Amino acid sequence: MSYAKDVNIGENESLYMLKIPHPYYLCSAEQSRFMDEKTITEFGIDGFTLMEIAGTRAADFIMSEIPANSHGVFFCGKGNNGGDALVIARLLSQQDFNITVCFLSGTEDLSPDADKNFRLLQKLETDIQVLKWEDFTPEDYDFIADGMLGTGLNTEVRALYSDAIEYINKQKAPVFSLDVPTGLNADTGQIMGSAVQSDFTLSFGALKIGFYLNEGFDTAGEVILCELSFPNKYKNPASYLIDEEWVDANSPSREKKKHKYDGGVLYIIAGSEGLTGAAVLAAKSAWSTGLGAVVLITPKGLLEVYEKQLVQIIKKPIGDHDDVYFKESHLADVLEVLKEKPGKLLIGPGIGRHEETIRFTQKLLTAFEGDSLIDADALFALSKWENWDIPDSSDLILTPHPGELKSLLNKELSNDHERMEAVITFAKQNGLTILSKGMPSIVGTESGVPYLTGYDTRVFSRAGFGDVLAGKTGAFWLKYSSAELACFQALLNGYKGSKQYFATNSGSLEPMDII
Ligand SMILES: NC(=O)C1=CN([C@@H]2O[C@H](COP(=O)(O)OP(=O)(O)OC[C@H]3O[C@@H](n4cnc5c(N)ncnc54)[C@H](OP(=O)(O)O)[C@@H]3O)[C@@H](O)[C@H]2O)[C@H](O)CC1
Ligand SMILES: [K+]
Repeated sequence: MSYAKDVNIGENESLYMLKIPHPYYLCSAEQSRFMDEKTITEFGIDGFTLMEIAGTRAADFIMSEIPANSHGVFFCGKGNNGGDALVIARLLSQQDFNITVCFLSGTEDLSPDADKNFRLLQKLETDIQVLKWEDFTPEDYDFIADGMLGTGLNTEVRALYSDAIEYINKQKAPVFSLDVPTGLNADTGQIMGSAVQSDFTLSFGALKIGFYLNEGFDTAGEVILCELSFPNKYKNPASYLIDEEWVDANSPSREKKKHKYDGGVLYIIAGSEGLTGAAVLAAKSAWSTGLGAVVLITPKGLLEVYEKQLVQIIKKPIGDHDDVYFKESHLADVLEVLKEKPGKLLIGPGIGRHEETIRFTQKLLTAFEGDSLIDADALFALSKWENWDIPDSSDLILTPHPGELKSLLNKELSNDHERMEAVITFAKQNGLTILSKGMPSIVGTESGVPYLTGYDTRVFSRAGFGDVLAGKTGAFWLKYSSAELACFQALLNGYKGSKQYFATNSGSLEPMDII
């Protein structure tokens, strides 16, 4: 995997490079071990040095949070995670912290680097209390360092470790987990029997993907990356973290954007009787991004609703006065509208699940040669379609919530890690982009390396919010000509909207609040 990834942002553009800084690489435990090992054996920085760097960075962070003279307890396993804790204990003891070190598996069987650090600790002329878990008597500690297990966790946490976890989780003192909260699977974000509930996780060398999947988000607390001296050539991501800064840095400049969407139209096929709200939300949210041209295609019987609610938006009524949902007989007229100006299509919000609408959707997707964002009920139509017949020229974005994803894949997905794996495979096999809503939201692309949100995006699976997200994604797609950037921008835009709302309101968030 190279540093940057190729993303084509439009026919006339030269190849555009999406640059993602290393701090946003999410790694598996194996990838972390690979970096560690290669840096030691091939590049030539030894493990003891890496441990000293990890410990130094972590100690600096703890000192920025905890005042000197505080009393901290360090729980250490026998592996290198324990070694990291011993480095920090040594450094803080020299800064007037009061230190207790508690070993979970004794001191006889420490890893070589942990053992070396234990000896250094003993050399200090400082009063450090060292004991085994069996002899541990709780005191009022000011903070807790969790150096029991890191990426070496191999099964459900064993006895003693689980006792210590139970003890730690009952304490009020802030907990700093080193590298990974003990008991959290760094790859899947699942809890292996039990896990330390951390206030801060100081992740060494790279962020672990498990912090953002399943229980990881609620277990790891605030995640802080402590960089190590790994050469970039050893850094391979399992995924990328979607971050505002790099997304903005990769989005084309305002000038370019303006030029890019001049003349481009977002066509929206949405709404049916009883579900016109979805069409209104999708159209309004697309319009709110500053996109000049949004065209809502609607069955004629619903025109009156939209005339009142969507004043600025161009409406193209199709069919007869008593048509209140899309039918196969509308196909030719809809295709005529889609030919009027170049643009992209957003299809699905609130179109309903009439047999005729399903057939209309499938036939339209077969005949339309442009790019389509497929959402909501149009995803249902896709899931009812055995052999998709969609032109190769059409780029697709699919925006399923967890239930829609299951129907689409015809597969039970029991957790977020499985969901991510399924998204990766599906996007790659079908050469499309998927924005899988949930926590996290996962953007899967043809490249095979997905992107995850590091913040709560569950709201987009709720009624109405998905329509807003679809409208924004469609509009940003037209603006940036990149399906990936469109998904990132829409997710971030929605997130910012909800943050802004909660900064001044305490009531429950409604879809209109984030438009
Ligand atoms: N990111 C980096 O490159 C660096 C990481 N460092 C730190 O090193 C750890 C990884 O160290 P490692 O020694 O490989 O593993 P751990 O310390 O996490 O744990 C290994 C020991 O834990 C025992 N174990 C495993 N699973 C369990 C369990 N379920 N219950 C109890 N004990 C368990 C295992 O014992 P076995 O008897 O099963 O062999 C191991 O002894 C990484 O996370 C970082 O913190 C470096 O310091 C710097 C570079
Ligand atoms: K740990």
